Amino acid sequence: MQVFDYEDIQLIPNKCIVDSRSECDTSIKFGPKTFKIPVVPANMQTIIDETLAEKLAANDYFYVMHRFEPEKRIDFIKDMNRKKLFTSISVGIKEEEFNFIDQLVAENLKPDYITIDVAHGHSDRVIEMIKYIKNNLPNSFLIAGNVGTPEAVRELENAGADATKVGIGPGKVCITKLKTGFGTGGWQLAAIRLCAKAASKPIIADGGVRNDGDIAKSIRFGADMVMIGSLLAGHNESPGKVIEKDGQKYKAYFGSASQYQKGEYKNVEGKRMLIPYKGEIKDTLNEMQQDLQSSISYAGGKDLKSLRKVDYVIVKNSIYNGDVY
Ligand SMILES: NC(=O)C1=CN([C@@H]2O[C@H](COP(=O)(O)OP(=O)(O)OC[C@H]3O[C@@H](n4cnc5c(N)ncnc54)[C@H](OP(=O)(O)O)[C@@H]3O)[C@@H](O)[C@H]2O)C=CC1
Ligand SMILES: Nc1nc2c(ncn2[C@@H]2O[C@H](COP(=O)(O)O)[C@@H](O)[C@H]2O)c(=O)[nH]1
Repeated sequence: MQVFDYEDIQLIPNKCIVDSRSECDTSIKFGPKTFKIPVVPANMQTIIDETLAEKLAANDYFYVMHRFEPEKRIDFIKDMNRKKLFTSISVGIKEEEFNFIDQLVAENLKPDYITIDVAHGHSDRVIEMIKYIKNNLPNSFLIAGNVGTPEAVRELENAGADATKVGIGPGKVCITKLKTGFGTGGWQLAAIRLCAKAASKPIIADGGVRNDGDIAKSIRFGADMVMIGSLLAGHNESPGKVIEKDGQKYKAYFGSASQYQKGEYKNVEGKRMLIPYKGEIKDTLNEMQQDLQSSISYAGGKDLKSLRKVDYVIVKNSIYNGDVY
């Protein structure tokens, strides 16, 4: 099997067919709605909260609300409904989460998107949850994950998932690969390619994006949407306080399976780090859009589809040569 990751690949330019990068269309239809860019902030407690979710939804960005304050989900959905904004929530797979689905049905609440968010998504319990949600809320667009193999993608799709989320252990605050020896860390882009080839429904590439160009690479290898944590952490709108250290401003970013999230040191597969404060998230999202427009122009097209066909070379670990900005 040929394995590679984001930093090992360079896409090869085609002749440009636009007069300005602004002609390039970065929009993506994903489920029932169309979004400005194929990017979704990670459903983690240091990345998204209700206020940011509202802002993103109102500005045509996709979001997935995290599941770590379960008691707030019903009010969140009602609030977004009142504001006529789309709803996108996460669930786990413990017994109380099945009861939560019952509660949604009882209150006639129908989220537009539901994401099943567990570390090891290729399991009978996840399949049971997919079937439960599809039986009870058939019109919610259901994302299931995380997985890292073609077999898992097929099995979750066959159970009824409308999209699958690919990425076991490539995240910036992830220590799964170190603690367990398993995952797609170090070859996430190749795993996306394998999974996308097996998929008959959309794929979300989740974790490991370190530069805006990695978004174009994800799409080249079959992703429809890209979930991003660290690059979208550290903003004004990111949950949590600004931390001052040695005259520099930071915000905390921690894993959903970290001790900070869990409140205890048990089955820990995540860590915490400080991210330099980056200002307003809209500026970062605008830059991502501009960079993606530029990617499309290098692909010789006018929309995201054109990225899918470009040639590439594998330049194993050589391209950065220490380049960071
Ligand atoms: N994308 C990634 O690489 C990873 C992401 N995460 C994130 O961390 C958060 C917590 O994840 P998770 O621990 O799944 O959520 P939960 O703590 O809600 O666990 C879900 C259920 O699955 C069980 N479970 C979890 N992992 C395994 C496993 N490897 N084998 C068998 N059963 C298991 C748990 O039981 P028990 O706890 O008793 O085992 C629990 O009953 C999620 O947000 C997830 O996305 C975590 C690790 C990797
Ligand atoms: N192994 C772990 N993975 C985690 C944890 N918390 C979140 N995640 C995953 O990381 C991505 C974000 O990755 P990034 O490279 O963009 O920062 C996120 O969407 C989850 O899939 C964790 O504690 N352990």
